[in-house]
Amino acid sequence: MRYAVLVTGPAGAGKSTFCRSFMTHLKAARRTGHLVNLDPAADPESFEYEPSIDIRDLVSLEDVMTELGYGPNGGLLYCFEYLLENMDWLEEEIGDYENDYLIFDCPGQIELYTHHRFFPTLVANLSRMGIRTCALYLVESQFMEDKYKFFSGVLSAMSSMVNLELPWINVMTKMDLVTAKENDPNAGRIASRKKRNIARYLDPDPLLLATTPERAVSSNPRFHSLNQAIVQLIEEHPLVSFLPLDLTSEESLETIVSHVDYVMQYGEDEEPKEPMDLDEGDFADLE
Ligand SMILES: Nc1nc2c(ncn2[C@@H]2O[C@H](COP(=O)(O)OP(=O)(O)OP(=O)(O)O)[C@@H](O)[C@H]2O)c(=O)[nH]1
Ligand SMILES: [Mg+2]
Repeated sequence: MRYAVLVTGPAGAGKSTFCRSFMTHLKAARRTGHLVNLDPAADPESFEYEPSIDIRDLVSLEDVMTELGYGPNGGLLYCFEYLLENMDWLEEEIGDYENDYLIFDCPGQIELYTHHRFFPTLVANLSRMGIRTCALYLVESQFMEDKYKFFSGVLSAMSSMVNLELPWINVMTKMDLVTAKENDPNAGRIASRKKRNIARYLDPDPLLLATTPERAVSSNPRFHSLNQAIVQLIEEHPLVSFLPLDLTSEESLETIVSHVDYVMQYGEDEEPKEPMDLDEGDFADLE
């Protein structure tokens, strides 16, 4: 069985950093992972792990911009149109890795996830090749500092989920930045308020939006009705919740990896393992 993890999300969410940590984690656990760079604009200097597959071997943004005169965003879309026409290149590159995780480091243009046909086509191809696929959608903790920004993150996660129809995990990255501020002199008070609030963000509480009339009052009343509609949408379709990721904690990364393993049913086709790590003493409490 082969597995693909698409690491997606808006620009700067920490996708490449997460892919690196994921690779390191797999290595430490003696599992094999292969990095697939799908970002035609990636800076090769920044790779800690050499990608096994690199879209820049097929087409690079730099060449498209200099040779065809595209700007950065149009150029990126051109790269993906080009990859779409050359999907057999990707299939050949994917070749026949066995029992491995392919970790796809994706670019940060969210239109690619919300309405472009590139990702649905890629997903269909992976599925035809018998590769189990799931997507992670990363949003950075800075989004929690502004409710409006946060809900736009929730809505972009939602529309990507609907566009891709894959097993899906949303991750709130850079949680170390949230906890760092607790060194503040008012730390105790802030920490407990934060803790209460963090839960309302990780499992989005639509009332966060409903209970902040200040912008709604000062602006167009239609804005208020729009908020009401969004609140209702999230209440009726609670599709999005986030797992927190703090890369300074190994445990936090492990939790994410175990969720990925679970949604992919990793190793399910292998021989059942003997529960040899349990000795009889472990059951003593049960008797
Ligand atoms: N404090 C903190 N910073 C992080 C973390 N993850 C990433 N960063 C920083 O955030 C910035 C962006 O990280 P990247 O991993 O390049 O983000 P990306 O999503 O790959 O960005 P694009 O590919 O440009 O969309 C870098 O400066 C990272 O060092 C984290 O867990 N904590
Ligand atoms: Mg990146």
